Amino acid sequence: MINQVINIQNVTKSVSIGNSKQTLEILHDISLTANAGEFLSIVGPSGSGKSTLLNAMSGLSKPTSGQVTILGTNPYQLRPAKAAAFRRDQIGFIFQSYNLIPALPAFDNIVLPLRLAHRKVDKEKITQLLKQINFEANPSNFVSDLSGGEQQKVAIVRVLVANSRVIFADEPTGALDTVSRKIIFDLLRHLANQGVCIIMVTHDIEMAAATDKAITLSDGHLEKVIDDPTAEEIFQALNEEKS
Ligand SMILES: Nc1ncnc2c1ncn2[C@@H]1O[C@H](COP(=O)(O)OP(=O)(O)OP(=O)(O)O)[C@@H](O)[C@H]1O
Repeated sequence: MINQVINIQNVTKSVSIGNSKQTLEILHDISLTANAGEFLSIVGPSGSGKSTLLNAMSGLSKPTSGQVTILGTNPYQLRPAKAAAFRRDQIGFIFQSYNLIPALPAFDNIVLPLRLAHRKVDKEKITQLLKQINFEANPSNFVSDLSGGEQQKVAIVRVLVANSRVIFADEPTGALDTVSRKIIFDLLRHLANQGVCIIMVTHDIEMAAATDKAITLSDGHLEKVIDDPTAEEIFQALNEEKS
């Protein structure tokens, strides 16, 4: 049975320009679906709308029109407290420093969603994951004292221990060195193989080629959906869009 996790239909997003009543549409009529166990990548030139799409489809920023369904729920129809609990319990976000609390130690940031959900904290597992992804700072250091790359690792471990059914990642390895990048990609790949649905924005064509489906965006339009992509196919699709 196909287990659909994400379904977005005819999503558009407009933003207002300056103080005027004028608006600018930055996402145009985007529809796509993703299933349990699928690892999707969203690629496209800078400014093509990747982060805007990820925010709209993950329940963080309501589209101007269109439907968003995550695990059968429209997150924008939930009351704020329910929406927060839905995000906390079902969805993992790996956005650099997204929702990290600077004035709390790294370890406390990682376990905060578990504590809020009254779930067990496996300290040993967290220590092991931090080691596995080469987290070199002290987990008792405040997040505000960590580098961007270390903050990104905190956000990643927080998601890895949360058992989310869907993970949205915006350039999850952008601030990291090559070795850490590979380790983290492999961890995400492993989660997808276990049934988690992963949607990742990336500029890294090689990494996108190792996902199950690459989606190319150009000027806010969904251009291509490439199943089992190769780096050449993605590269070609991105260059076709330029010409
Ligand atoms: N709130 C906003 N107001 C005005 N323009 C915006 C707003 N948010 C995004 N944009 C514009 O919409 C376009 C898409 O932005 P977005 O950040 O989604 O692109 P991106 O593909 O993620 O870019 P990058 O790869 O550089 O992160 C850009 O031209 C951006 O300037």
